[in-house]
Formats: sequence, structure tokens, C-alpha cells
Amino acid sequence: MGEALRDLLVTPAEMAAIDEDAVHSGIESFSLMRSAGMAVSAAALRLFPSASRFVVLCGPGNNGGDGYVAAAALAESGASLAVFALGDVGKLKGDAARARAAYAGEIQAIGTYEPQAGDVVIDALFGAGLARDLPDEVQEAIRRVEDSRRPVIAVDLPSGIDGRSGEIRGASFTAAHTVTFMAAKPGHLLLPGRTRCGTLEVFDIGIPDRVVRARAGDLRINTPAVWQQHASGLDPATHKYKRGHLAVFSGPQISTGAARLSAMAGLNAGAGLVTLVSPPDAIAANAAHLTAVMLKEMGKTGDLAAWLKDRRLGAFVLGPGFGVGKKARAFALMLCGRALVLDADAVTSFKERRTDLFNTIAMEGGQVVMTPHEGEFARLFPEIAADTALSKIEKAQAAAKLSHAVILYKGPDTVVAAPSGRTVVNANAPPWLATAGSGDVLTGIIGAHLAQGMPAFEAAAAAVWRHGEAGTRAGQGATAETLVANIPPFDYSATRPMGRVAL
Ligand SMILES: NC(=O)C1=CN([C@@H]2O[C@H](COP(=O)(O)OP(=O)(O)OC[C@H]3O[C@@H](n4cnc5c(N)ncnc54)[C@H](O)[C@@H]3O)[C@@H](O)[C@H]2O)[C@@H](O)CC1
Ligand SMILES: Nc1ncnc2c1ncn2[C@@H]1O[C@H](COP(=O)(O)OP(=O)(O)O)[C@@H](O)[C@H]1O
Ligand SMILES: [K+]
Repeated sequence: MGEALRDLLVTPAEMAAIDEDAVHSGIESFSLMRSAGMAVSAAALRLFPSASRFVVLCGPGNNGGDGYVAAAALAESGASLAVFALGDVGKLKGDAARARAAYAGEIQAIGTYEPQAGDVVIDALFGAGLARDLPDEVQEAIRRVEDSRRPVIAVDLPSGIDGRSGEIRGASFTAAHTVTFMAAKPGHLLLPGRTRCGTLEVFDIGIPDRVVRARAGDLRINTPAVWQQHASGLDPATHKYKRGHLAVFSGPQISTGAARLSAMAGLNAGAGLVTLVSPPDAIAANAAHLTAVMLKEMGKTGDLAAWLKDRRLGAFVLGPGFGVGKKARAFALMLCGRALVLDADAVTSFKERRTDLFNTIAMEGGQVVMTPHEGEFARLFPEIAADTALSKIEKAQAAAKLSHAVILYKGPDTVVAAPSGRTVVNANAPPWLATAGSGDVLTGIIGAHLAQGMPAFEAAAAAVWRHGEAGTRAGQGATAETLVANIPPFDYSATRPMGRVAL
């Protein structure tokens, strides 16, 4: 599957460079602004055909310029209109000044805007250029609009959302719809930004694909295009070992459920066979609950060393319910050369000794994925977690670089980052995935992918996506058990060899 422009995520800085490159390539910059503003006016008329009045709020830069273009187009369409500007419109420069000059109507000061029933607000105050907290005057205007509950269409981003990080700079609009240009920005996907964008429309203002791609980095939205070429189809002559053998380590007698969830998820996600490795005291508890998942007793690290000689063991999951401490560290360090998911207690166990882990991963060169939620992330990477200048994307990237592992930083806006810098942000997860044991299910799906031979980054990204789909299929009342039952199959059709006879 080819990669579409809509799967890219570009930072505001990259977007500014793309804009510049487009102009150097001979495209007139005002034509970009005209397309942007026209797309906004078209969205307004399409989405709110019965608005009593469109109110365009224009800022001091090119976002405001887009607003003036939209205002002129709306006026021409015969719609009722009012325009309010921030600052001295006489000081507008370049394309924004030209757009403002082409709008013949009255322009009032933003401080005078009082929302009225029937208003639809077009927010063209700040977009990609927002560099600091919004001025008080704008924050007050936002509060008036938010209090009035009038619908808002945002140009590029709801003003106040930082396009790089999704953070709110003082205040922000909550848009019903956002029209952005050429590609989505991190702030559209990362929280809290995503919750303020409404529906997101990515409009092509005419910058050629190659110009966008040349500047875009390694950041993508997590879609099947990212990993589908590694999700190989089932060979009719396959057998269970070829489909991959996943081993999941259980905790002691009183905490075995988490590992069983991972094991069941691994089997449902497509591992050919799954073995739950259990300490002696938990064998009975585990045996009472398992059917298709196999059970193996293991106490000491020596036993693990002997078992690891079996190269048919494709991948390992360590952490869910395992217990924090020496045993988790010893097991993890022995597994760093293999395909391994370190989750929960296995991550926490290295809080004070992370260098041992990171050095071993670097030395052994396995396919290692770590899956911290916010709390676990802060335990293992405290200095990165505390750096308020970094976005969630940048935090995950820094952690991947430091640890030499693929970092799957969980949450409503899960980020998966590889040490190489490749990164995806996930967007298909429903909020009811926030249920006990949901993370254990995710870990099992990653394990299944690793057991099938997928590289760590793709295994993790694909798992996050399938986990999100499982949540959607399971519905609002989802529990970890129903998530397991709803893991969707890969769509193997795209990877089937041509000419295959349908059976
Ligand atoms: N990048 C592109 O390809 C295109 C961009 N366009 C528009 O241009 C916008 C970016 O324009 P600009 O770079 O002029 O930026 P903005 O219009 O977002 O911001 C305007 C200026 O305000 C100042 N500023 C930043 N934060 C402030 C704050 N908190 N308080 C007061 N002033 C602040 C900065 O000097 C900034 O350049 C995009 O969001 C988009 O709407 C479109 O015109 C079409 C093409
Ligand atoms: N609000 C949310 N929206 C979407 N997904 C969420 C949300 N909150 C949590 N998740 C997902 O649910 C899972 C929870 O995992 P985790 O925090 O490890 O919980 P547990 O330990 O109970 O399994 C993760 O995959 C996380 O990304
Ligand atoms: K805006």
C-alpha cells in the first residue's frame, strides 16, 4: 500500500519550510492563501448553511490572512458577515495585508465582539505561528465565545493550540471543525489539542506532494500503510510453529490474570502457539484457567537459560503482573537479544538500574519494545518526563534513543518511536480502552506480531492499531476479556499474491 500525504504529520516548523520551498519552486504565495481561505469559506457554507451570521476573527499574521480571504468569499456569497481583528490592521504585512485589502467590509476591534444567537465563528486568529501564550484580549474573546456555545470553525488549528505539542497556550477555542492545509500537525492528534479540533479536514492548497515529502520527517499517523507490508499473509502450507511461538511470563499465585490476558491476546492476534511460563506456586491457578494456551513451570533464571536454547521460541512478553524486582531484571536481561516486550513491572523494575537494561539492549541487538504508560514512563525516564519543553512525540523519541528500544508511550494519543527516529501517533483508540487489563491485551498483541517475525517498530504500531479496532468492535462496555475476543484479523488481502485462486 502506498503512503498517502494524509498519513504524514508535519510540524509547524516543517510546514513553514514547505511553504517557503513551494514559493521558491515558483508557486505564488498568495495563491496558497487564497486556496486556504476559500476552503474555509466553503467549509463554513457546507457545514452551517443556515447560520444567521458568520463572524470571522482575524489575527495579525497569515492565519488572519486566510480569515480575510474567507470573509471576502462569504461576503460575495451573500452571507451575513462580521469581521473582528486583533491589533492594528494597518500593520498587516505581505499576503495578509493583501488579503485584508481585498476585503471591502467593516472591520471591528476584537474586544468589542459579543457573540449573538445564530453566529458561527471562524477562528483565524493564530495558527502555526503561535509561539507563546495568547494575549489576554484573545483569551477573553475565547471565553466569551466558549460561554456562548456558538460553533467555531478553526483555520489551521484552534487558536491557542500549539501545533507542535497539542498543548494549550493560555486558552483555546473548542472547534466543531478544523480546516488545515496539506497535512495534519502533531497538535491535531496529541492531547489536549485533539479534543479541541472537532472534525479535521486536511485540504490540499496546491503544494506539490514532492515538496511536502522532501521536508516531512519520520513522523506519521498510525495507519495500516505504516506496517501492512510486514503483516504477511498466511501461507496455505503454514504450521503453528511457522505462525510463531510466543512465551508470556506469569506472576506469582495472587497475580496471574494479567499474564493470562496477554497470552490469550497473543493467541487471538495470530501467534501459532502461546506458552504461559509460570512459577511453581501459580501453576494450579493458571492451569485452572487455560485451554489453548500451554503452560510451563519455571522457577529460576537457570531454567530460563536452558529453555532459551529452543530457537523456535519466537518472542517473549515480560511484565504484566510479574512483580517488581530482581527476578524481573534477571529475566529481562537474559531476553534482550530476542524479540521481547517489556511492560508494566518489567519496566518499573529498572527504575534505579536502567543503564544495565539500556546497555544490554544495545549490546544484544534484539527486537525490544517497551510499553510504558505515563507513570511508568516517568519512572524510567524521569528527566525526559519532566522536560516541559518537549511534546509527547519528542519525549517518546528521546526515550527510544536513550534506551535503544522501541518505545510505545501509551495513552489516548499513544506514540510509538524507534531509536532511528521513526515515529507514529495513534488516533483510532476509543476512550473505553481505559479499562483494567487493557494494556496487558495490547502487550500480547505486540508479542504475537514479534513471534510472527515483524520488526519491533511495525509490531508495536500494528498492535496499537489493532487494539484500537478491538476497542471499537467491543463497544463502550468493553472489558479486557471482550477486547481479547474482538481483536480484528489483519487485512491480508493487500498482501495476497496475485493470481491466487479464491477457495
Ligand atoms: N504554511 C502554509 O503553507 C500556509 C499557511 N497559511 C496560514 O498561515 C498561518 C501561519 O502564519 P504565520 O506564520 O503568519 O503565523 P500566525 O498567523 O499563526 O501568527 C501570526 C504571528 O503572531 C505572532 N505571535 C505568535 N504568538 C503570539 C502570541 N501568543 N501573541 C501575539 N502574537 C503572537 C508571531 O509573530 C506570528 O508570526 C497558518 O496557520 C495558515 O493559516 C496559509 O496562508 C496558506 C499557506
Ligand atoms: N482515554 C483513552 N483513550 C484511548 N485509549 C486509552 C485511553 N486511556 C488509556 N488508553 C489505552 O488503554 C491501555 C491502558 O493500558 P495500561 O495503562 O497499561 O492499563 P492496564 O495496566 O490496566 O492494562 C493503553 O493501551 C492505553 O493507550
Ligand atoms: K486559528
